[in-house]
Amino acid sequence: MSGAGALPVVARGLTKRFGSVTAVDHLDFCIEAGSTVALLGGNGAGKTTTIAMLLGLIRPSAGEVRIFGADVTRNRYAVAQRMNFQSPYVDLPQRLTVRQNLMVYAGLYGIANARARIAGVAAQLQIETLLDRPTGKLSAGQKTRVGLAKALLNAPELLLLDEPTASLDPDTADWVRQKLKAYAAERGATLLIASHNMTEVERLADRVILLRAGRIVEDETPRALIAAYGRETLEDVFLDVVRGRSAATAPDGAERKAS
Ligand SMILES: Nc1ncnc2c1ncn2[C@@H]1O[C@H](COP(=O)(O)OP(=O)(O)OP(=O)(O)O)[C@@H](O)[C@H]1O
Repeated sequence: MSGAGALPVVARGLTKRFGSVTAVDHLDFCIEAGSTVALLGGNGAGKTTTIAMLLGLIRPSAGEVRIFGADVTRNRYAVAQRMNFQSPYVDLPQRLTVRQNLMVYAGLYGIANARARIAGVAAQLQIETLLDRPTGKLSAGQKTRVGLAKALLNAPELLLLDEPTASLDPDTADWVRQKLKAYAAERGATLLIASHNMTEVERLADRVILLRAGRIVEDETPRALIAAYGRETLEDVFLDVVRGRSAATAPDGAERKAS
């Protein structure tokens, strides 16, 4: 079943094994429309694999993903119009200019009036001066902004972002976060962001899903997590979690605070 009222993301028993490695291990979570959720975890925790399964790019070994109610493995194209993603690990064809790349994607997404739409997102992300340059000649930060422009082309209701500010200087990163926040608010869009930047997560996310070794170890608001671990920042909570401490056993944790 797929429909306007269905949740943007539902994962049930979602599992991915690569040979003997279980990258993602029975994840159960839903994402509410209009929320911004951060997917956190140390290197190799399973974030990218999870996002790839939500996009229908890799098939789960077990379990299922529903995007707006549709099973992505069987019905990817039904939901493709309503979602998009950005990842620094996906390179656009290098020899094409930025404009040519965006035209190709506009065609894939079936966007009417592609030229005007491209001009609109280019203005939004301030990449107008890059449009006629070969994509391969851009700096890492410029490519990131072009990748975001591609991700916004179809005005997605669901946007999956893998390290959206990884290669950006602090000023540009801050600017991109503001753009994402404004986009989510204006469009009523749902965002899922994999990030290692805890400041970013505290600023953007309503909720944090923390993975360790492919499993969900926390699923809470940033504020509730900080309180439960008795910490000052989400970064401290993250360190507790990746080092295997629970809220109750964290050195400055809630139990001690409560006593
Ligand atoms: N194609 C693959 N073949 C084999 N193993 C893989 C493959 N993709 C991922 N893995 C393994 O799955 C696990 C999860 O990897 P994944 O890339 O999802 O982690 P991540 O949380 O995104 O990590 P990072 O923060 O380093 O990007 C790792 O142990 C990784 O080595």
